[in-house]
Amino acid sequence: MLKVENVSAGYQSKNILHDISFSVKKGEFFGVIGPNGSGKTTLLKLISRMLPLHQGEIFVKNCRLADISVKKLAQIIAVLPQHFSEVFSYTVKETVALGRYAHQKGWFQSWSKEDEKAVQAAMKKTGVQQFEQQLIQYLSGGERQRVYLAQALAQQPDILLLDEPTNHLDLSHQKDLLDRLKQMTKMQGLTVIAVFHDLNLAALYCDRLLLVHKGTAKKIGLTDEVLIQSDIQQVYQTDIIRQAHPTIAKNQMLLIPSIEEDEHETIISEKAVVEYHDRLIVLAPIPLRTMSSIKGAAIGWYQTFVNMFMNEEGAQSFSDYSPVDMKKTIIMRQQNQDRNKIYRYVNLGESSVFFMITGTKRDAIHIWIFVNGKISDDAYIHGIVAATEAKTRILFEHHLPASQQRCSISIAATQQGIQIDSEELYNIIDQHVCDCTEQLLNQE
Ligand SMILES: Nc1ncnc2c1ncn2[C@@H]1O[C@H](COP(=O)(O)OP(=O)(O)OP(=O)(O)O)[C@@H](O)[C@H]1O
Repeated sequence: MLKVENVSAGYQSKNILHDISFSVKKGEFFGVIGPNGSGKTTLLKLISRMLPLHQGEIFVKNCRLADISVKKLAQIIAVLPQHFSEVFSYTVKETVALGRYAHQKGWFQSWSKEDEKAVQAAMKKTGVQQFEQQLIQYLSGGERQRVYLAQALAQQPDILLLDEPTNHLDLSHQKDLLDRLKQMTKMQGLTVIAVFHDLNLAALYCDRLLLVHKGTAKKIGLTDEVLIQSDIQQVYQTDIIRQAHPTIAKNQMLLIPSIEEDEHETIISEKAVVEYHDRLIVLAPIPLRTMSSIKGAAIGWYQTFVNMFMNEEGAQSFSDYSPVDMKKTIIMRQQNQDRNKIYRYVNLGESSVFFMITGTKRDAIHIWIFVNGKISDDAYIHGIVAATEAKTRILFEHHLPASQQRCSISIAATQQGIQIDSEELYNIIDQHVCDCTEQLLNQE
């Protein structure tokens, strides 16, 4: 549908884009990303022929862009620019109707049924029908954005060029718009080329991405190939982290704010445990990133960790007893009042790990691991595996079948200070869960 070959161009004689080449297939949703001033808008201007090429060639539907007539080009390409030159005396419907210019025929251009249908359909798709008789000047920024998008859709183009299409839209309108465009690429073969500042939206909706850096094509490929943590950090000069989206097979890029850490580094140790007659409570001064086998907890940020030694009915009184935010609280329960427990603090130099293991031979064994340091997602998983294996080994040695023992494991890390290697953490957890479980069982 579109082929950009070795293009260099810019303003006056100065090149802003240097030797850019890529192609976009019919029905593709192609994203252009890159920092401010990298040349994304300039690229869209070249494709819509608002700016001449200094070098190279652009082909649209196998024709040289330069050879296509103005009217024909308007039938093929529609543009939603970043900024609009506002013409305030038009109503919404009149503004959208301007998109039909390229399709009107003859000297006395008349409004056909087809024009009306295209305008109505475009207004419906963008949800602006309700304001169709209003003057555009009385609309909000987001509403106006949708009107100009309707104008571009009324043009019924083969290629839609969008410069930051979501920048004025609230969350639900961002999603509606991108869902609709995606559907149009799939169902109608519309080709979308869109500039995005929001890398997460680009990851969710685009088939492929072009990463522009200082006027060059730094990377072109599938979203996961382009959104590589180190490349994005280098090009955007900022700290980010790549994380899997929780429900769909896409990655998301998360910003890490440069907020200065507390002068006093948080250390979770025995001193953080408050002992009551029927419970142990670890009160962390900050939320800890926690992976837990407790139902409903999974992965999250928790600040209060409660080990109860009582029955279910007693457990219900927890919130009256201790005024904490239950949403930030993890509770593990023992069905007895013995309060058997082992504490162990393991100093690793610049980091440390605090173990709290509770339970008896007759009841559940609960393993709490508090890491004073930063750990990666695979370290959490390694940690849960290490703790499970170590506990099972000791139960086996005590002739207690692991299957009869209810057991919960939580690993909570401060995510402050230095990074702890996942293999090192595995070994520490293996060794100390073994020792502590052994001691716990020998307490009886
Ligand atoms: N009309 C112009 N005349 C001269 N230089 C221009 C003109 N328009 C843009 N530039 C320069 O070209 C460079 C690329 O601008 P462009 O608008 O393409 O960047 P961008 O990647 O779209 O940026 P942003 O993310 O901020 O919208 C910038 O250095 C800009 O100053």
